[in-house]
Amino acid sequence: MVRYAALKGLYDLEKTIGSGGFAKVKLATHVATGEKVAIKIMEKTALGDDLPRVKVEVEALKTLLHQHICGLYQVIETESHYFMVMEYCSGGELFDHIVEKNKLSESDSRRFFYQIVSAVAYMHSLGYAHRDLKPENVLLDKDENLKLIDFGLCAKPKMGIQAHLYTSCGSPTYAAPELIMGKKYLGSEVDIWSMGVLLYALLCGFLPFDDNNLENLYKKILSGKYEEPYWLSNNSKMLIKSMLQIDPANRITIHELCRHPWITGNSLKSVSFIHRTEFEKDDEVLSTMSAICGEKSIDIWKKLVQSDRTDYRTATYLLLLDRKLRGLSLKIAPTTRSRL
Ligand SMILES: CN(C)C[C@H]1CC[C@H](N2C(=O)NCc3cnc4ccc(-c5cc(Cl)c(O)c(Cl)c5)cc4c32)CC1
Repeated sequence: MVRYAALKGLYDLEKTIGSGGFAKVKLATHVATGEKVAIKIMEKTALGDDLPRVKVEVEALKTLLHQHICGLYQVIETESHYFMVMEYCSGGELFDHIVEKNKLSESDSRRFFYQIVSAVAYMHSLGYAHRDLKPENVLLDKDENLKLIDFGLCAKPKMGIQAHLYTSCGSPTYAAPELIMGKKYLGSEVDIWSMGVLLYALLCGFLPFDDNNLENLYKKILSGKYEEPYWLSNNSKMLIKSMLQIDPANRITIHELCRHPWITGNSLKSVSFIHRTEFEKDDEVLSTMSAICGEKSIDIWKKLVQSDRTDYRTATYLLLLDRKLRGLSLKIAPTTRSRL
């Protein structure tokens, strides 16, 4: 087991739970609370020109606080590595969940899709586009709630979400026609297309556009033609059709999606994307921390937790808050008290 001095006494590393491109993700235990976390480990030399993506992702995750966006607890930088300590999603990838169940019922699909729309609508409201939405980047937590991950390709155009983007990125299978044609595009519109592909995968159990040969795949995407299995209801067909429009101007907008009857079901409440307010400044957790670690008053703890959003103190506060919300005891391991 490789030892990283930077994590010593703070996180106990366990098995590798996945690797993608330039990162390795390991399961770990946050020593102060005993809670499980996922640590994305990146070696700076191996990052090469992917280095900016790390900063993009960290800044995005520090800003995006939402129940269906994977939470970032701590960032540790050494001269050789970056460590991103994140919420552990024990349910694995949505992709595997769909394959396992062959396809999902309309009501199961609705429950999952509602959460995705909520997370994406929230991102867009803050000017962020994900640009790489696909089943592999949607994970399940222990309660089968969805968590969006991998914000290395997300964009926050300076001029706001309605500004045009040019970088061609993401995986072709889920990429919108305008993106694979190298045209200028709007992040919000390409996310809608990718969510259409996601919804199709949930309801059908396979992809609308798929081909091992890239040329043929492009032709299929640009044709906008896809199979409509017999089990799809008319409402599902219409919703998918409104998202998989070749011309982005004809595509449903995220606001229309939030109010779409297929998503809101019979109830009229539109998708609420109430995000977690800034840390929910929980006095009980803060007073527990100050009582156990002493020295500082609650007010000083409040400032400290707010000041550096990505240190061990914030990670401990957020993990204790999570324990409290699950009705568990608030305890801190003695060995770590001096580290807070
Ligand atoms: C590019 N992809 C293929 C890489 C794989 C790497 C392993 C992942 N993973 C599992 O496979 N199962 C278990 C598991 C549990 N908790 C996780 C928490 C966070 C992340 C995570 C979050 C962000 Cl924000 C991010 O950028 C990245 Cl790369 C990963 C992954 C988790 C995870 C899934 C994606």
